[in-house]
Amino acid sequence: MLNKYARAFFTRVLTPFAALLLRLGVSPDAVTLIGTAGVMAGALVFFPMGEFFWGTIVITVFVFSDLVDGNMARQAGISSRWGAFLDSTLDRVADGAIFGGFALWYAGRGDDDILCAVAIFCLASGQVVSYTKARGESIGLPVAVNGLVERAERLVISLVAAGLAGLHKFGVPGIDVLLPIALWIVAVGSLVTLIQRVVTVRRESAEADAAEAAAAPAAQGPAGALRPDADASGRDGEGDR
Ligand SMILES: CCCCCCCC/C=C\CCCCCCCC(=O)OC[C@H](COP(=O)(O)O[C@@H]1[C@H](O)[C@H](OP(=O)(O)O)[C@@H](O)[C@H](O)[C@H]1O)OC(=O)CCCCCCC/C=C\CCCCCCCC
Ligand SMILES: Nc1ccn([C@@H]2O[C@H](COP(=O)(O)O)[C@@H](O)[C@H]2O)c(=O)n1
Ligand SMILES: [Mg+2]
Ligand SMILES: [Mg+2]
Repeated sequence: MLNKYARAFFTRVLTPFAALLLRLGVSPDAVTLIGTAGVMAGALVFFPMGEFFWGTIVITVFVFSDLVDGNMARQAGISSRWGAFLDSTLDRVADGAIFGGFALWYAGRGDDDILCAVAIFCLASGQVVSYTKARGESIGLPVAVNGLVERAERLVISLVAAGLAGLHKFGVPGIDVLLPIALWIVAVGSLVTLIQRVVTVRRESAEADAAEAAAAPAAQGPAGALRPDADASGRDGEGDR
């Protein structure tokens, strides 16, 4: 939802900044890399110490690089497959650091095994949610569903809650309860999203297999038949197991 509605707004706001970086000779890849390093530092230095306000401030400054890098690449006309790969791969690293930071806090001084497990669940389910789309698309399916809680929602829900929860250290009473609430919401939302995407891939793959079988029943005799785990290009998928 945010990806659909908020992206256009942030594209307008960030375009002049992206243009400035290009004029300064900065590359989109450098922005991707520095942004990820900043998010990791904010999450893994501040969150395990319980410094949620400052951690969120640092992360927020750097996380928007994920909208700037693509904007720069498009403005300069240098969008590339490598850039798309780097962007998506480092998204996973940044997400791992954010939810890993929460888990480290609860495993340590936050001292709450259940919330530590919920944070780990958010981390793992978020990665799997993204993987479903990447793998579905790699086997030639449209994966025409985004689902309830995409990456932008995972980040906004958890970071807004973490930033506000961090105000507890400045004397705001009771506000620290927001972080556990947000983690539970992200956990349940990610599970729902995972189910939505798996159901979609299941339906789309059945439809694609049926269409393929109807189109070329004779061409795919026993010798030429694709193995069930073959991808769209006919490779048998051995390499990625
Ligand atoms: C006194 C109060 C103190 C509080 C301080 C805290 C304030 C700030 C708090 C939070 C700010 C959070 C900002 C989060 C911004 C997230 C931006 C972002 O990076 O979004 C990424 C997203 C996806 O980009 P990609 O297309 O590059 O990534 C794809 C995606 O990862 C796919 O994953 P999947 O969805 O499938 O799981 C992958 O499949 C794919 O491979 C990958 O390429 O970009 C967008 O979605 C664009 C929209 C961004 C919308 C940002 C909205 C920010 C809204 C509010 C922020 C300000 C809130 C301030 C609140 C203050 C509270 C007091
Ligand atoms: N270093 C990069 C980063 C991104 N791209 C291109 O932008 C697309 C992602 O756009 P976002 O607005 O979500 O950042 C990505 O698919 C690439 O096409 C790039 O080329 N180099
Ligand atoms: Mg990006
Ligand atoms: Mg990204």
